Amino acid sequence: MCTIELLDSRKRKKRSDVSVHHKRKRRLLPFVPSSDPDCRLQQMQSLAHALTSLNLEFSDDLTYPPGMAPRSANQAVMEYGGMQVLSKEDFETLGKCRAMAKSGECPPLVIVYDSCLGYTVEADDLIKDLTLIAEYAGDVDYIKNREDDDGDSMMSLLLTTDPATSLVICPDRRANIARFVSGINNHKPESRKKQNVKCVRYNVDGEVRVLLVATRDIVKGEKLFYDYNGYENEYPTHNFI
Ligand SMILES: C[S@@+](CC[C@H](N)C(=O)[O-])C[C@H]1O[C@@H](n2cnc3c(N)ncnc32)[C@H](O)[C@@H]1O
Repeated sequence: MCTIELLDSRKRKKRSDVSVHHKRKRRLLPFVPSSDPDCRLQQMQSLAHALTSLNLEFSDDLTYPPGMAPRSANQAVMEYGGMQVLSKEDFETLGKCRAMAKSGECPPLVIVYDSCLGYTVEADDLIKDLTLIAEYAGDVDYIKNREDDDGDSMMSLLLTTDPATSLVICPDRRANIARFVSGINNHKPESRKKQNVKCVRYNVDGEVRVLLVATRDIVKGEKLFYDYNGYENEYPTHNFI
């Protein structure tokens, strides 16, 4: 499980009786939208174009259509091994990001078509380390209903001990920018250097949510990459570049 923590390096009085590591949690930062409204419009247009070309509807939320898993199935306490809880401060950051996105102040990201990778996501301004970039959105379904699904964008949501209660996010009808972020090649050690985003699952008010977070500063024009196999080793990346 990914924990974003930093050893507190402030000097302390030396104690000889016991060794204590004081850990300070690092807070997520809200994304900073591009200041130029024309840039923001172009960013949104690039997403609209990519979604339309794949016949997808825009949604920034987890959705629970009839016939799939109900919202009541998304219970973080059912996660095998437990799940980290989003802190109060990070919860506020998530709320701030959602409010900004709703009012048209989108994250500074643009979708760029690449002849090898298909649609990709690039930073359109500097994105600082630990910035909350996006929440993974789409329809929520039981893993057992998707065992023969060859979709390339499914994301683990809840991993219990049973596929009948485990959940996946399926951005095959509704999606946001998160489904366009590229993946690293898990078989090439040098590919790890490209990784600039981490996908982290959190218990948010009792439900599991999946967040994409910057793992270092990302400069304008840099493509976003994360590890598609962060939780389960099921995504084939042998042919990834
Ligand atoms: C979640 S989708 C990402 C968006 C996708 N590029 C598109 O055009 O819709 C995952 C798919 O993108 C492509 N992809 C992602 N990262 C890649 C990489 N590093 N090299 C090659 N293809 C990649 C693969 O086709 C993969 O199955």
